[in-house]
Parts: sequence; structure tokens; C-alpha cells
Amino acid sequence: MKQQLLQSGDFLSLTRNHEWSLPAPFSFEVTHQASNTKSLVSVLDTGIITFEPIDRKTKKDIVLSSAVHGNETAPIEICADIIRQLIKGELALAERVLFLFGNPAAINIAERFVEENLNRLFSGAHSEGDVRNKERDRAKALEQAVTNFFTQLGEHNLCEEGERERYHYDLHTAIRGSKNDKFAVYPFRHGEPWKKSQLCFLQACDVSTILLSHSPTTTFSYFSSNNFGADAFTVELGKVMPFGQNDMAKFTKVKETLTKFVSGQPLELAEFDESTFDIFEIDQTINKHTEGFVLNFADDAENFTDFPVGYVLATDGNIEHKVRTQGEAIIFPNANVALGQRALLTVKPTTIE
Ligand SMILES: O=C(O)CCC(=O)N[C@@H](CCC(=O)O)C(=O)O
Ligand SMILES: [Zn+2]
Repeated sequence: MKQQLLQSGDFLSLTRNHEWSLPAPFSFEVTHQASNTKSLVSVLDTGIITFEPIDRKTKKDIVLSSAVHGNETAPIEICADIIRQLIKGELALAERVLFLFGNPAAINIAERFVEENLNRLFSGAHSEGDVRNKERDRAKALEQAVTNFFTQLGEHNLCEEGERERYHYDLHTAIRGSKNDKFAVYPFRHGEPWKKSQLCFLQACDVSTILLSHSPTTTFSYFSSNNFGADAFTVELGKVMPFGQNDMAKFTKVKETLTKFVSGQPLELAEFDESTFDIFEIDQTINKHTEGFVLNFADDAENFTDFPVGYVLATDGNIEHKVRTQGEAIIFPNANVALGQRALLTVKPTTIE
């Protein structure tokens, strides 16, 4: 029985043993002990698993992804443990949930990616140009999994009245340390209002710094937001650490909140109070255009470090990228990216009211 593969609930090991695909999908039922309810568990491909309450009404379709970058281990550990509790029946399930471990091969080599950054390949970017590689195929498979999850409800799924609610939290950790340790990128909403209720949810996850994006991107969270109207975010949960070196105490709030969310426990969110957030908007998106691209600050300068107006943040051939606004701060600096890709963002403080 394929189900035996998951007797211990260790979906992460199964995923790591099958780097790019699984021989065949399989599914089985689990009983949640405390509530004596049943759910259908479907392993659709490597790193792709859904949990669906059987014959119970649901309203939410929740996607929790991690390992879109293989070396960002804390989110992988958080998700692996929630998955384990669900498979073992230790945790109740109240809503449909899709868990994704984005890049299993990159997990195994403890790198951000194998050949190409997966989080630059969504919204069809995987099929542009002549390049073919496994990450491009994986991006396509992940898009398909999310599309199917949001648009196809199985026969066991009973829906509550009204429109379904769609969510996608794409969990990451940052390469550098950050003055604001945890933060979320809110993908471009094409003029739709930023949702304060979602910011309150993120705050319950210990994420009170929000970066508002003003343009389309090829990230996973933008894909779900733009194509399915999902409340979607890239959530940065601190600094990259190898497996076993994460201080899991730092993730108590995010793990508890996600656990409550999937299992239908009350979230007891605080009222929105803007003074308890740090809201920024993305200002400059600086792409690398030449092999001469150089960042003009220390390798250990943290995310959210600001520089004086006029300061040259980076040079790229003859081009100088300068600070334009007081308070403008650096995010995700990385000179070691492919030509044409983002090497640095800047953000500046803003408000959402
Ligand atoms: O620390 C870094 O340089 C990168 C951390 C990371 O992987 N961030 C995401 C952000 C995606 C987004 O802008 O929504 C990425 O670069 O893919
Ligand atoms: Zn990442």
C-alpha cells in the first residue's frame, strides 16, 4: 500500500526521495482523533499534497507553499510538522488545504535552486524563450496544481453558501538578516484595495512589516493573487539557516496561527491599527544588466537599511543606481543573480489609509 509510505506522516522525506516527480499519485483517508471526522489525503506529485474534509462543509481553499527556494528551511520544517499532524490525525481539519514543497531537488543540495530561480518562473515565464530545464517544468506543475486546487472540487467536498475564499501564503526566509526580522510582500492588486483583514492575519503570524508591490511579477504569490483572486503573500520568516539550526521558538506565532487556520480554531485577530505595522511600498526594482553589476554596501548590510538621498547603491556598467527618496531602504540585495533578473529592491515608508 502506497499509504504505508506515509505511515509516520513524514511527507518531507517522501518528497526528498523523489526530486522531480512521483511514479504515481495516491490517496487515502485519515480520521482526526479529537473530532472523529474524516479527510481525504491526496499525494498528487512529489511535494504536492492536499487535505480535504470528507462530507463536511468548507468555505476556504488554503495553499501553503515552502521550499520554492530549497535552502529556506524554517518554513519547510513548519509545514512538514503541520502535514505530519494532519496525516497522523492529531490535528483537526476544517478547510481544504494544499501544501507544496516547491523545489525538492534544491532542498537536497541545500541551495536556493538547481538551475534557475523557481520564483521567477510563474505566470507563464516558465515557457518563455527556448530554455528548458527541470525548474521550468516544476513551475508549470506547481501552477497546474494550484489551478486545479482552486477550480476543481472533488465529490467529497461540500461547500458553504457564498463564494469560496482563496488563500496562498508562500513561505520563505531571506538571504540576509533584516532590521524587521519578518515581513511580507503583498503582490500588486491592480488597483484593488489592500485588505486590512489580511494584514491582521499576518500580524497574528508575527509579521507586521508589509511591502506593497505596485507592478506584476513572476513570483508564485502574484500568480495566485492575479489568476485566482487569492489573498496571497510572499512571507519572509527571518534569515536562511540550514536544517537543524533554526530557532523554532521564533516561529511559534506563525505556526500556531497557520495551524488554527487549517483546523478551524478561532483566530482572535486584533483590530487593524496601522500604528502597529511598518508599511512600505516598493520603489525601485533594480535588475542586473551586466556582469559588472556591483552593490555599493557591505555584504552583511541588513534588509531595511536606509541610505542618504543620492547615495549610489549599485553600479551596473555605466549606470549608477542612486537613492532618490529620504528613508528609501534596501531589500533583497543580491549581485549573484542571472542577467536581467532583480538584484535589489528599494522600499519607502507609506500608509494604506
Ligand atoms: O533574501 C533574498 O535576497 C531573497 C529572499 C526571497 O526569496 N524573496 C522572494 C521574494 C518574492 C517576492 O518579491 O514576492 C524572492 O526573491 O523570490
Ligand atoms: Zn525565498
